[in-house]
Amino acid sequence: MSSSWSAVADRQTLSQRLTDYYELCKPRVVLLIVFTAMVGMFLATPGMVPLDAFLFGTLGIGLMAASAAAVNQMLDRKADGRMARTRGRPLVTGNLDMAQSARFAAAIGALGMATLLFLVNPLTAWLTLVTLIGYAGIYTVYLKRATPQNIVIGGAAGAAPPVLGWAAVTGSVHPHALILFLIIFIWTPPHFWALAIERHREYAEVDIPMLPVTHGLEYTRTQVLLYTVLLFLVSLLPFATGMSGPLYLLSAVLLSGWFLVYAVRLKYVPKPGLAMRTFGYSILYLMAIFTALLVDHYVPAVFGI
Ligand code: HEM
Ligand SMILES: CC(C)=CCC/C(C)=C/CC/C(C)=C/COP(=O)(O)OP(=O)(O)O
Repeated sequence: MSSSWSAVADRQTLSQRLTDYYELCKPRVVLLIVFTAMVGMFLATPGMVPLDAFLFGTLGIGLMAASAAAVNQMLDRKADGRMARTRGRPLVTGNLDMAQSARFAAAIGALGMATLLFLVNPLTAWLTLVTLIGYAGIYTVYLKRATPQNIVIGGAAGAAPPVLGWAAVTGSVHPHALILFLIIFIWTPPHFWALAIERHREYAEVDIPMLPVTHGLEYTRTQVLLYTVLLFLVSLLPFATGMSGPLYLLSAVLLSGWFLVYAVRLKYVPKPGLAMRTFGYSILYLMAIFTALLVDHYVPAVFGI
């Protein structure tokens, strides 16, 4: 009897442990990052992506992004413990300690690097390593506490995955991949500052100089609006450069136009909860615009148009 109870307890402990490691990887962010990398892979070739580049590229980029997220949580555990939004993270609750997290981050990071280096190509491996260092090292350790432009500069790491995906398939970086980079790069400020408007008090309490803390809510709303206007224009580039067709153009105008409606309302008729809804829409936006790029790439071939 007692041994069956201990088996149940062991299973619960194991499933809790797996949940903790899973949360250490910021899984929802990494999933979207991996999706943008996959779209980069598909857009890199007119035909089908070679299966090995697709599988190993996705695995390697995903593992390294998860490793970067784990290192970010290790380095930020003190600040995370002082903010309601991040208080439940496994390194704050004590469910995982630093040694366990470091071993895990090193193991998945090394596995990701080896996968890219030996089963994809060296260019992708080194670019992904630079991206990991950019986010886990430069952004988390230095930029985040150094300047309110932290997330603009750090956004380059989050914008890199489509370039990594492109490189995984072609072994090179094409200007079209840089357009995908630019879309995420310009999307990042409205994505993050919408959330930071909602959470500005928490960031002030932990002395992180996010834009609403250093320059106030009104100025941040103006910046969200300006970046969203810029995003509208940048989102037209895939069509303007002949990379995507009319189906994408229609999607981009609707999606970016709706983002602009959010940004204009946030600036001129702010209401409680609107900043958080704008943040939620930003995530939907990125998913949808990359889906539109993908669909536009294949639909003409499938229907012979
Ligand atoms: C420097 C760049 C970025 C910053 C500073 C940033 C910041 C954040 C923060 C603070 C959250 C947490 C919201 C919460 O806890 O409720 C968040 C959520 C999210 N971010 Fe970003 N982000 C960045 C780039 C990206 C990129 C590149 C992607 C994907 C391509 C992304 C996708 C997401 C998603 C999917 C969520 C929702 C996660 C969830 O529901 O747990 N972010 N972002
Ligand atoms: C391919 C590869 C190596 C990619 C790495 C890029 C990467 C994981 C970007 C994540 C962006 C992100 C969630 C930033 C928020 O960090 P934060 O510390 O400001 O947010 P937090 O307060 O929620 O921790």
